[in-house]
Amino acid sequence: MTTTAPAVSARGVGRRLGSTQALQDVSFDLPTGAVCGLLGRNGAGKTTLMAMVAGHDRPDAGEIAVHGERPFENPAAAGLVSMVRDNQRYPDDLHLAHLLRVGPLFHAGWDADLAAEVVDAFRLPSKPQLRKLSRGQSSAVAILVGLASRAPVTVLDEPTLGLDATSRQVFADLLVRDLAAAPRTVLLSTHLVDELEGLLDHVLVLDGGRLVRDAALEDLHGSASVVLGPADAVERATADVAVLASRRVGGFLERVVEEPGGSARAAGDPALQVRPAGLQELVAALGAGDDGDRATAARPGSLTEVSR
Ligand SMILES: Nc1ncnc2c1ncn2[C@@H]1O[C@H](COP(=O)(O)OP(=O)(O)OP(=O)(O)O)[C@@H](O)[C@H]1O
Repeated sequence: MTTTAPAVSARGVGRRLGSTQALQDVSFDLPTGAVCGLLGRNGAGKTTLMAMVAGHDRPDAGEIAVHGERPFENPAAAGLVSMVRDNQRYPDDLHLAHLLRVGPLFHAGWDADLAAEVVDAFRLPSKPQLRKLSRGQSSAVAILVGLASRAPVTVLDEPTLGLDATSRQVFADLLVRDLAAAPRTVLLSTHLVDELEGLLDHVLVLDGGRLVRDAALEDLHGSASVVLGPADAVERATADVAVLASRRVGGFLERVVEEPGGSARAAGDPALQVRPAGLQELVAALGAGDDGDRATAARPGSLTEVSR
């Protein structure tokens, strides 16, 4: 359940890292209680933004607030956010048992029973030092800390990175069940958009450091369409609508357009296929831009299908 008071607010946030403008003029209000997917291509700025929400870093332009508190170097915000970074480095001799013991010292809401359950569910081994865990096991540790800390805002940076299919399902089940038991706000980044879409209430999409979508998931559904067919017919049919991305194979063209029905002209042309764009397609289109009709390898069920 979400409420109108924002859990996270960003106003004109910018961050330069070396020669890269990692974030630029990012503004949004994340509803309290929402599970928000932070989506976008590699290098879009997701980790940079999450690090600032968690107070690991601060913006060099604009402001960010978590439940009204500035997260960076602010003791009042310390218990509000939990985040384990994707590239978290642990001390050489730190074991899982140590982590389970220190968890409550850092997180007032730490749930030791839940932590033990997460250890079992992911079959996390107790023996090796944390730094020796596999990629997937390290993701499971980040999920463990994220869930067991029960912080009002939980930030999960690619939580399913390296997890096998069973473990990804374990993660989804744990998250849904635990949010029902203890509602809170979750900001999670992922490239597995289709697989995790069912968890999301809200979506933020970054591209090149800029926020290109900020919407409730239900408002995104059906907001864009895919128009597919002979290139000249697709070009005619989409001449008057916003084109997010184009892919061309031979004489065929597939366009993702920002129109629910693909445009009135497309709907009336029997040579064209028109269907709603899925979230993954929409995110990919937002990251692709319409920089020319790029020739591309065809994938099943799309351009190859109509060219037969
Ligand atoms: N310490 C740094 N110094 C210089 N540039 C950096 C630094 N950290 C990140 N960047 C750059 O900032 C941009 C945003 O990086 P970020 O890690 O936030 O992207 P991301 O969306 O999380 O990517 P991915 O999906 O690949 O994890 C990238 O171009 C990255 O190369």
